[in-house]
Amino acid sequence: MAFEMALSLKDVEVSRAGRPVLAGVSMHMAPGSAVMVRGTNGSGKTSLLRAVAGLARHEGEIYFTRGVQVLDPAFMRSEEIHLVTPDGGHNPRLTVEETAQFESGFYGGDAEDALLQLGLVPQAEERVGALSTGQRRRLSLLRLLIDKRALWLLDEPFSGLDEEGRSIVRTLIEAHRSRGGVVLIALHDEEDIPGARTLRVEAA
Ligand SMILES: Nc1ncnc2c1ncn2[C@@H]1O[C@H](COP(=O)(O)OP(=O)(O)OP(=O)(O)O)[C@@H](O)[C@H]1O
Repeated sequence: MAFEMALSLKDVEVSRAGRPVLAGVSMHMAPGSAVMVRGTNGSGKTSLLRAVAGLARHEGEIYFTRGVQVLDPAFMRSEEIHLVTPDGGHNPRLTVEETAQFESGFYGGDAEDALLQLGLVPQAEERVGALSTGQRRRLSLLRLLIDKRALWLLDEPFSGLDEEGRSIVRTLIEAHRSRGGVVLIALHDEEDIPGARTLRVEAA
């Protein structure tokens, strides 16, 4: 399966709690492209990802296309976008295995294979609340593996990960791009995604 969706932003301004936090963002992301959103703490990287996901108010245009067809943003946000945040948002009382089964029940996909790819098989019986930061971070990537969506919004995907974990993230991004997927990544300056463009944001 190859994705063909593209993402475009035109003069986007994002607000949090009624206050503009960044402004004047324009870019186009073709199928298979990746962009690293860089900027200082509080410059609006997370806010931009949330605006694309429909979770933060914005002015200007955020639109999704397939060729010349403009796609319904509500459809894209419910069916074709994954927003992955550092905490993952999982139930701390479930085990890793139960979490994987729950997510694959919801999204479909092969939970066992996903745990294997994330290196989480040894933790399968552990409760999410008892995982280390890096293990929880790996678990947050689960939905990328079990539900193939066109557009990934990754908020600091390397935070808390060891070198093996970072390598898993890079491999997932590369594989997604080779399927035509689009990846928008909030990232700090010391981290890098080979072949990705940079979008630098500044607080409004
Ligand atoms: N839930 C919120 N309610 C109100 N203001 C918020 C909220 N979340 C973020 N902000 C404000 O929006 C601005 C941008 O925050 P954001 O989290 O997008 O920055 P960031 O670039 O991702 O920062 P960091 O590098 O620290 O993660 C900050 O001034 C912050 O105080």
